Amino acid sequence: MANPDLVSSTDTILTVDHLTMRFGGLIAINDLSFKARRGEITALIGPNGAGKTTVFNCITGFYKPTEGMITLTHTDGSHYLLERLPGHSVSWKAKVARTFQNIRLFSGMTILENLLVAQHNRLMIASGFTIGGLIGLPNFRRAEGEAVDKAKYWLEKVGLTDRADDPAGDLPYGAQRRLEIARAMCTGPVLLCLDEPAAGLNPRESLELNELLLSIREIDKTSLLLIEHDMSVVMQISDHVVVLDYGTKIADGLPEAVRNDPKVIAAYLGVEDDDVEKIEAQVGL
Ligand SMILES: Nc1ncnc2c1ncn2[C@@H]1O[C@H](COP(=O)(O)OP(=O)(O)OP(=O)(O)O)[C@@H](O)[C@H]1O
Repeated sequence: MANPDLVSSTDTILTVDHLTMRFGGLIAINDLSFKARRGEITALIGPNGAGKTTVFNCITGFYKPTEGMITLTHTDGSHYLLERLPGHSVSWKAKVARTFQNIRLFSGMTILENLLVAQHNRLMIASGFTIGGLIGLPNFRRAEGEAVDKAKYWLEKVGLTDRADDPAGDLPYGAQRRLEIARAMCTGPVLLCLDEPAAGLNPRESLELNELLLSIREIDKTSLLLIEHDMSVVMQISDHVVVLDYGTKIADGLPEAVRNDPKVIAAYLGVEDDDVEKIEAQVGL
């Protein structure tokens, strides 16, 4: 895998440039810069409170950063300055989708409805924002058929075809997580941002998640940005890891290099850099 420092701009899908986010006197993100490459899984890791979700909230339009730029680049070369876009345009125009730390499905709707509602924008356009949908305009019928096909594809991919008509809220936790990813993918993103997708999963579900995310990268050609505490997920599937501590980037590189970086170990163990060797010896690393 190439060194992230040598990434050329055409390979870069997301550029975070000198991003700072303050909440009153608290600096949640401090002058953060990193790049995520197209076609890769980039993991954003760090101890609790390091600022990871705040980075996601800035990327996806939930927060307007205090300073800095976030640029998304499509394959045709068009750029989107995400910090300037309203939240809905981040998804609709720039094609960035996300999931949340706490699952946010429409739990009273069926699983299929959750996947169709994610494609609402395209259907509204096909209806001409009129009653065209009700009277069955050809454009709308075609868009509707495509939406159902896409929903079927994702149902199959996340193993929920048999449960398509069940309320989403009835699914076990791990299946709800997969459905949330499927729903985000139904919006047709170029970049999928996942906030702790492995949280609460058992080891088998965690393995299935790894396979799903690798397949989204390989088959669906979608780049991923991942916040994750589960190091088995991070180390097995990430191409590139960025580490935050107290809002500041402390490491950025290949998973193996990051894992062995004393600064990263110190941040996770909550000790000074100089004490890492001593602590490692104590715990038998
Ligand atoms: N809306 C907000 N108002 C005030 N402070 C906030 C807000 N959002 C986040 N913070 C603070 O910013 C810091 C970073 O929080 P953030 O949730 O981004 O960390 P995190 O790395 O995602 O943590 P975790 O791994 O526990 O989810 C924390 O000190 C948090 O309390």
